[in-house]
Amino acid sequence: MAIWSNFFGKKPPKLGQPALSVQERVSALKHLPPFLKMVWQTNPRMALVNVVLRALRAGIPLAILYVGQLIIDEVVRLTQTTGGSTNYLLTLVAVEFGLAVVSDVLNRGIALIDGLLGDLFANQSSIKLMEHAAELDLDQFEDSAFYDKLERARRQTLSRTVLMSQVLGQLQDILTMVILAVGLAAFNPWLLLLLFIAVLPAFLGESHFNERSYSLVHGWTPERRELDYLRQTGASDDTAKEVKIFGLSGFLVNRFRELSSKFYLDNKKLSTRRAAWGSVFASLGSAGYYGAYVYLILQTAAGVVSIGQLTFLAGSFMRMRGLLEAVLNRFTSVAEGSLYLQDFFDFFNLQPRIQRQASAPTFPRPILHGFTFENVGFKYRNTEKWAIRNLNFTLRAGEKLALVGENGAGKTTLVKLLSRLYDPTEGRILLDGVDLREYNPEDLRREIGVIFQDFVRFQMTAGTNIAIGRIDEKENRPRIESSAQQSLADTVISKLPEGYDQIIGRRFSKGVDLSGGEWQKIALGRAYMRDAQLLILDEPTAALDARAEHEVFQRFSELTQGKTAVLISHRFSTVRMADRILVIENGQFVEMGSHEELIAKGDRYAELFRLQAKGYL
Ligand SMILES: Nc1ncnc2c1ncn2[C@@H]1O[C@H](COP(=O)(O)OP(=O)(O)OP(=O)(O)O)[C@@H](O)[C@H]1O
Repeated sequence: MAIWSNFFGKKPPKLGQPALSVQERVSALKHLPPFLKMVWQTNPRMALVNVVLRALRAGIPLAILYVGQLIIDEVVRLTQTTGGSTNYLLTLVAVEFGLAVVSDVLNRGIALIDGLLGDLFANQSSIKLMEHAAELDLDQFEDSAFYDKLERARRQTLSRTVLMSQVLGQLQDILTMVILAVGLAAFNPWLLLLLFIAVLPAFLGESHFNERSYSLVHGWTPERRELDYLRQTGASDDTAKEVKIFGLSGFLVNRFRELSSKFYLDNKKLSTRRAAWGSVFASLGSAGYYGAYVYLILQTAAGVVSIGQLTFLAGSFMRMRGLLEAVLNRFTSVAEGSLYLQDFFDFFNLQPRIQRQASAPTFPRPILHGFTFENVGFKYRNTEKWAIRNLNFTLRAGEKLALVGENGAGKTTLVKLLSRLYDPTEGRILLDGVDLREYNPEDLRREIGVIFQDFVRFQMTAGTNIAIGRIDEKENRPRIESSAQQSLADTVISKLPEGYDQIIGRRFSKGVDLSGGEWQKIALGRAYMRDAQLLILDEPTAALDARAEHEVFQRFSELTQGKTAVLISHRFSTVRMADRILVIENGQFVEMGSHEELIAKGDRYAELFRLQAKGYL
């Protein structure tokens, strides 16, 4: 929906829109502990090694600076005395060299573990994301706000890995700073205060711009989804045919150009301002450093501190400044990253309404009476119109019921309610006298086989495409072959160069594409893979020629003797095979009966039947 409303000119948010408050950003930091817990759970051993290496690394700068002070003081001492031994000096240099080597090795180790842990974490969070998405209700997928959340949670996979390194780096730098600060404060605590004042503006500036940047990116989520959609539509095998025939490329490219350049310009404005202010703040930091430097030089000239101490203190100050700046700046990007975590956790907090219940009744096998619709009404999310209303009828156990109605009458909606992809907005559906909502959804879905008109063309082998009907039987070749025979897919598969192992669809190399009707025969095979008590064919035969459709349904009737089935077809030659026919119009019950009864009644069905017989439908 968002996509089309944007096509019709809804304006994306501008920079001036209210940014997030400091409070919101600080409160987003509460996501860090659960986040770190997730990182830890990814691989506790690697996480522990990472923490230990970083703790060791944090102490190295002070050690190097201190050894540096000793070296310089020793050099000064040697220049003032004649014939002194250089052994101590060389030992100090060797120690500093050793520290430098250890530091390099630790850096490499940290980078390695960060990378590996980051990869593991990214993989695991993607898996969790897919698993959680699979648990959600269908109508949640039809909500554009949900899609935006999913999109942000998905897009941030890489950034979450970066965030992990940032948080760990932050802890490491803070530890280094504490160690250095002890040395600096022991000499003169005012130096620490000066340092803090010098870097504060840079911190405030960074946090302000990060907040803006988050608002910009966040506010643009629907448009960025639209950009992805345009990119995909403009260059994909699914759309190439119509894009060419209707000459849509210019239209799509223009829309892409218009949107992407708006985003680019907004972003450019922000980045430029950020860079300009960044230079001003950096100069303030340098001023602080040179202030402290002048003070130290004067103290050295006055003989209060040694030259070695001067290098130690100036080095500590410089290092602290760098660290403090890095920590404060990183703090703002960590806060920003935490805001994105909000999306991530929000997504995981979404709960499906259709859920498993511990006290659910056992699913009847066999179904004794059937499904009874009691005053059922249903509205799709965010719509006012009733797709189905006041529906009262019984689908009897073992009968074949055909649904007839014009486009948009509500046939597919009825099927979705039967299979509990949605629950009725009003009224209820009973199965053998028990509300469908009381059964566990998995039990119900196991007992129902539905092939929709828009079934998925999985870009996988022909065998897998049939096995999809019961994926735990994917290795059961005889079962797959027998299902293929029943749905007439075997005639299609026998012509494929690699038979059941042939990849179908054009997406992958070696893939062979099929005609619409051939795809349908394969998809129909899925229905026969199941040992379901209720089979529903929602017009999956529309691309078959009339003879093939007749043959498919004839077989279907024979092979599903005694099973309950719902058939949807616009062809009356097929419809008349059903035991009873339910005619619906605008989501409402019109009439129900066998073909003969409805013809004899001479009402709506009879009229539609006559129209088709004359070739008007
Ligand atoms: N996901 C959806 N969100 C909002 N409205 C929907 C959705 N799916 C269907 N509708 C609306 O619900 C009504 C019934 O649609 P449904 O798909 O059940 O019709 P149908 O009888 O199966 O039509 P067809 O013969 O064209 O397949 C239509 O008005 C349709 O526009």
